Amino acid sequence: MVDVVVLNTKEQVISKLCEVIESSANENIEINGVFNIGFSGGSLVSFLATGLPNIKTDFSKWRIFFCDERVVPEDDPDSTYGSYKKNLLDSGKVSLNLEQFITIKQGVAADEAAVDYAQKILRCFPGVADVPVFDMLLLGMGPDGHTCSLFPGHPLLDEKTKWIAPITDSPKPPPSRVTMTFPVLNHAKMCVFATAGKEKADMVRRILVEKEDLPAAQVKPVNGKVVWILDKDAGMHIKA
Ligand SMILES: O=C1O[C@H](COP(=O)(O)O)[C@@H](O)[C@H](O)[C@H]1O
Repeated sequence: MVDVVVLNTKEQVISKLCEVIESSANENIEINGVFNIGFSGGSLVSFLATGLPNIKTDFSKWRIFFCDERVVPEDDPDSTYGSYKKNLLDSGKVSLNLEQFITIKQGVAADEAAVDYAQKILRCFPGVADVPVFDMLLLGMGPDGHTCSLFPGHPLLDEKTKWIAPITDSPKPPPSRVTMTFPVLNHAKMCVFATAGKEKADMVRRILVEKEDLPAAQVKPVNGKVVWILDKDAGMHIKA
């Protein structure tokens, strides 16, 4: 099931995104006592840094994973964890602490980081039979249609068994990354794309109107839903 919401401004996209997060967090905390959420990098960092301080939730029950991460030191500007630390945690506006972030191992190559990260995830989902079911995955969409570090035409699109895969030839720098794979994305309860800006409009059209088989279009959780929250620039080709 795919829901598409087009709003006037980027600020409204951020508000809607955070409203959806708040509702899912509080529902999952009430039922399971924990909220397992995946963050992506890129433009989402500033969206969450702006919006999350305004939501009402018990942040102490959140467990935060990375939908993908760049294999770089945490203090490198390309580190997604480093960006959240700097822009979200260091602001002191949300009561999350570093221990709630499930991060990749430092100082190792992508293949070792991927194995280690998958083991860390497994420890958070004890007894998982098949793949972990995340409550919510916040995804980005690059102008080429990639999501996580799953790029158009890359063999990783066909990964069927690993939850987390290394990639060392990412066409977008930096080349070395780890990423959730489609088996994980497509078992989440909810995947949310929040996208703003006219530079994304053509790709939004190709994915949501033309239904081209690009990576972001392959996010189709078997028992969950996908929500696209767009501003009017990104959603200019979407008919009301
Ligand atoms: O490289 C990446 O790009 C995507 C999209 O980023 P955006 O800035 O175009 O929103 C992001 O979702 C992913 O986490 C990141 O590693």
